[in-house]
Amino acid sequence: MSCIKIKKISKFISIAANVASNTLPNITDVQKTNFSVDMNNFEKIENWTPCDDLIVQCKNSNYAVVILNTPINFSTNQQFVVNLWNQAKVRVTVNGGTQRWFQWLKINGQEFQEILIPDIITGDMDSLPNHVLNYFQKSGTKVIVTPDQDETDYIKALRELNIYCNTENLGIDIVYVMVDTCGRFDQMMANINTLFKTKYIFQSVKIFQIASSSLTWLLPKGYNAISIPINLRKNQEWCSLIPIGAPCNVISTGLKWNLNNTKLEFGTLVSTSNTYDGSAVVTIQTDGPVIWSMSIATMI
Ligand SMILES: Cc1ncc(C[n+]2csc(CCOP(=O)(O)OP(=O)(O)O)c2C)c(N)n1
Ligand SMILES: O=c1ccn([C@@H]2O[C@H](COP(=O)(O)O)[C@@H](O)[C@H]2O)c(=O)[nH]1
Repeated sequence: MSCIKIKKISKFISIAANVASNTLPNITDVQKTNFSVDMNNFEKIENWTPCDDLIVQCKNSNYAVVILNTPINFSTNQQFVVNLWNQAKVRVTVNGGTQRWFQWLKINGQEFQEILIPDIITGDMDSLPNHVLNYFQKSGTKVIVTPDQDETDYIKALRELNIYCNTENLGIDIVYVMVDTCGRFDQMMANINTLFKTKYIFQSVKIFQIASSSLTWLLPKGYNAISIPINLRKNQEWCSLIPIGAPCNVISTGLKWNLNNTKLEFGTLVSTSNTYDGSAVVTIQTDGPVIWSMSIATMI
């Protein structure tokens, strides 16, 4: 290995060491490397702290919550769901997601007075019973019909959410989308596609797909630092890097099976069932967008 290459690797290791000492790095800490991963155009580190935000719930109240048409499986922690919902700046239910929410409130015996109504209901309305739509509409929810059949109700809902926030002057910086896995593989893929498309809707809003046992989002090309709560590290919960869409080259720290300028690609390597090495922060350097999904089973 050439001397230059060793120098560059040690620069990255020193960034990783800073990160491992629990503090999320500043851009000034970043040293550029020159692996076959071309990091030269990276301008900043993207810091990700969604677990911290969710644990200290609503520490960040500048978020919106969106409920899609999938089961709401948080039966072990109803209060978590109620808090996430009530303390959001904007609440959206999408088409059949409105019915899911209505049912969830009924099953969990929540007093409807305690629960804020959705600010908006969007969708093509093909899977929303009229009595549920009427119930919320009469209570003051804004209904926005999005009939276009070339896009999913999910992406259309995010577009309407953005318009609503701009019109009402509501600054948000996070959207938590409640979407659990269910039988429809096509919908799961479409939901991932939505994560890729949101950059055309929001400028600097982070989108997290939250399920009862997992949290999923898209890491952009560049340096990413993800804060990992201690119980997830202690319990050796799973985490994963999934190169949906295109291959990417990744350098990581903080994982049990780290990637050392390794190509992730369907047909060769996809990093599933990975876990943590105990570091408070996982760093991911990637030359292309990559899906990060992690267990939050013991967090909520
Ligand atoms: C090439 C192509 N394939 C498929 C479709 C059909 N299509 C894509 S998104 C969409 C709307 C889906 O609505 P959504 O509420 O997200 O899902 P649903 O539960 O109604 O299937 C439809 C019909 C299309 N317009 N173009
Ligand atoms: O099996 C499913 C069904 C739906 N979704 C998501 O919910 C929205 C709204 O669904 P509707 O069936 O139109 O009520 C849809 O756009 C998907 O994002 C899902 O994930 N899985």
